[in-house]
Amino acid sequence: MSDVHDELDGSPILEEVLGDALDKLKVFHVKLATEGEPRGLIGPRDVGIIWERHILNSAAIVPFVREATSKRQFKTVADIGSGGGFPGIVAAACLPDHRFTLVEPMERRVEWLHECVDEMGLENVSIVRSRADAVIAAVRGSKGGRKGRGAEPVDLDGNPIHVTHPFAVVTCRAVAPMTKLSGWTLPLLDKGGRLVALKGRSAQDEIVKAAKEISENGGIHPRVVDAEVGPGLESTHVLMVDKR
Ligand SMILES: C[S@@+](CC[C@H](N)C(=O)[O-])C[C@H]1O[C@@H](n2cnc3c(N)ncnc32)[C@H](O)[C@@H]1O
Repeated sequence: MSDVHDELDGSPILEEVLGDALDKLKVFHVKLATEGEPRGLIGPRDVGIIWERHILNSAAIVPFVREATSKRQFKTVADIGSGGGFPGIVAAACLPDHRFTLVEPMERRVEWLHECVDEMGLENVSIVRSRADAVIAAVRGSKGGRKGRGAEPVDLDGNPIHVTHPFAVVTCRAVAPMTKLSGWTLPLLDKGGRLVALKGRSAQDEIVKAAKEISENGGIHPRVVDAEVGPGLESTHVLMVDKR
């Protein structure tokens, strides 16, 4: 427990929704409550509502990720623009049998993500300090071999990006509108993979506006579903697109 009171501290909803991940996520919650605001990872008005606004909200994607990988041998997930760890850190704690790659360009956020992974004891997370485009280049290189494809893609520190396969799932929250996000996420997906994006109320409009970009990047069946955050809590919106 931190000194900061959260309206869901001690609520049975946490155990019900987060199950076995709760102990690890309590460590994350304390860290966010004490360091999140001064380090610029959450807003000042979020401090007493971190469980609902950030942790349970991120966990709302978990059933959709699980469903998307249920028939796949390699349960790999790329979280683009992870920031303070939403939804990537939360989903990784909830899905220990999935392998997560968190992609985030900002150095201070990447430092934070490494600290979270260490302090929470997460063993299924890699962190790449990069924008999505360099990871896309790594995935494209891995599919056809590097021959004739130019220099090996590197992260923002100049290190090679060790991504050897397209991903089963790509997740993200609050990174960009679908017109941009389509090109940043869909090329990372394996055939039959799925984008699972947490979105606001404009999700359906975004799909309409980005029809061309979704299709050009191999996306099919764009749709928005209501996702439960927890009993008695307001649901959220998840935008999903399958990869042809
Ligand atoms: C508004 S923040 C959202 C952070 C987190 N997903 C959340 O929901 O709190 C957007 C994040 O996307 C990252 N970002 C911006 N452009 C990106 C790109 N081209 N590729 C990957 N991440 C990017 C930013 O550094 C930032 O951390």
